[in-house]
Amino acid sequence: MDGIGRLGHDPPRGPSAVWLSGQWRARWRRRWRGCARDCKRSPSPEHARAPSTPPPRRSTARTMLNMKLKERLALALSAFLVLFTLMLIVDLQMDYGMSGHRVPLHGRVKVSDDEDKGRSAYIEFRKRFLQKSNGSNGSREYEQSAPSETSSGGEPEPRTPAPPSDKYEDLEEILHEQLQGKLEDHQVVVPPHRDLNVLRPENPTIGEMEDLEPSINASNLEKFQLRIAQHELYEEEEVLVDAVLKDMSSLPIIHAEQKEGGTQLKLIIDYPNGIQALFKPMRFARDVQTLPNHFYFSDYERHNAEIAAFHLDRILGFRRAMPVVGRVLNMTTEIYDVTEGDILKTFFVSPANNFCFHGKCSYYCDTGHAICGNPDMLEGSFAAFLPSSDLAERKVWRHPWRRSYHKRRKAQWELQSDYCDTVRTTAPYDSGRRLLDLMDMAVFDFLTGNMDRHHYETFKMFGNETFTLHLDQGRAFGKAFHDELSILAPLLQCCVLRHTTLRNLLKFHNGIPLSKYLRESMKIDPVAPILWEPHLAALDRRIVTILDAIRKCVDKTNNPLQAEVNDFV
Ligand SMILES: Nc1ncnc2c1ncn2[C@@H]1O[C@H](COP(=O)(O)OP(=O)(O)OP(=O)(O)O)[C@@H](O)[C@H]1O
Ligand SMILES: [Mn+2]
Repeated sequence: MDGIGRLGHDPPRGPSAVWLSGQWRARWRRRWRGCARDCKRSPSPEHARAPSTPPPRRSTARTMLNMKLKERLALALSAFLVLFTLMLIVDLQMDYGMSGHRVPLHGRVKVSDDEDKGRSAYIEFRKRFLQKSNGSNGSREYEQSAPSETSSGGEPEPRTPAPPSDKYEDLEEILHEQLQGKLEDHQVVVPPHRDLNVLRPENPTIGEMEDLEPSINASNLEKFQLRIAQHELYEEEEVLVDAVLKDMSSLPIIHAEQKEGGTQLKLIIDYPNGIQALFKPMRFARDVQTLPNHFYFSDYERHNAEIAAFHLDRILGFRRAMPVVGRVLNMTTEIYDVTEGDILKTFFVSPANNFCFHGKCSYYCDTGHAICGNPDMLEGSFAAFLPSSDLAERKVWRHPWRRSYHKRRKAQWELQSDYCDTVRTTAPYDSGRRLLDLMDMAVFDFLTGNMDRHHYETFKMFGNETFTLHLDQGRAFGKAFHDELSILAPLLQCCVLRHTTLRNLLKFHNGIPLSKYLRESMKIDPVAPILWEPHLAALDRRIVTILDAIRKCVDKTNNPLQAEVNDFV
């Protein structure tokens, strides 16, 4: 991931860099050479010198040496002071995100450096959404201290949340009126007949676009890939989804190979008949959470997050994530015996007599972070492979609300409270479905706690009026007791959402809870249970925060002045 490459841009260390640089270095060399001729021998014992050496020459040399020492000290001190001041300035700039490296938006969005600089929009919406709330559900950045990094004993019991005290009838009313053809121009809730994802004037599949039909002996995955459409990966009742999941979890594995690129280890798994899957290995038990001192970009990937996110994406009605299933592998026969090349050299037997390997990648691919079986059985997630680029090339987009991927620097959206105005006037966010897709993605990521949304991808053949793929959920479901409000920044700053997404959220809030749907859906997975219960409970809690955010947006548009006053007292 390119952002990570920028880590560690620390200022030069120590004064030596300046002391020996440029003209000082040349001067120093000249002086040293001169001194070497004249002074180097001066410390030699007196008796070694020719008795004829005139005393005045010795004293001149000593004076010169003294002068040079003083000069050298003065120079070192001034260089050190200059460097120290520079370091202070650089550090300050980084802390305030003023390093001048703006986050470009596909190289097209011009972000003006307005007076907003230094005033964090994030702090602003934290204030707005956390402290000002007096609704019965109380929107807040929920932070409950976890019992420990892992659960202390046994699996917590599934909990059904108490019926909601606030049913968000004001938001239900907006949906109701929109279905009757009213509130067509609502600024926050985009009605179905204005939403290209609902209208779908055209919705061709990859097969139709490429004029391809699956052959008689085509695999389920091949059929699935040809049925991927302009507006979704698969239809609501698509039977091929379960068929693909079953294939990936049961067919023999005939080849494994490390996937190039990315930061953490992944394998491309081959099954008979050309079927492929992307494998992410299990590293920890379900209840191990993100280490408190880990940034989002140094967190480990969790295989179960990929499985859970696929189910969640489907339940929310997005259908933008490829099917993912869990499976337990025999590392000897299903990886080691069917792979070749450098990865083989990374296999070893651990002191606990478990079979381990670490592969080669830029993060966590070393003996200290090896992936170990028990003793050689290894669980992992298998994501159905996307169509090859020969069949359907993808376009990679930089996410406008991408984080800085730097331990001190901030992204533009964190500094500019009107950042959305810049985005929404820039193609492809200025028309069609794209901006609404990003809002859905923010909802999806906030629910799962995924802060690692640096890029997103679309299928090129469908142009800009197509859905955004939900790829790479490996860093989701890391903190069950913390709700990361900054993930909602796109929604909080743009205040716009699809009617259909709001309808689904309200349906779960006022009806059967989302946690229950997800728990049920994931039961069919071979490595169920997929999620630690506190992560499921977090989903129901986070829905309330999203609904609160939408309510605040609506209130603000209904009464901008009032809201403004209320927001910032
Ligand atoms: N199901 C899939 N089929 C084919 N290719 C995929 C699939 N999922 C992801 N990819 C490709 O592999 C790349 C890396 O995958 P992924 O993002 O999950 O790994 P990662 O190690 O988390 O990467 P990063 O460190 O960049 O976040 C993706 O950008 C995507 O192009
Ligand atoms: Mn990733």
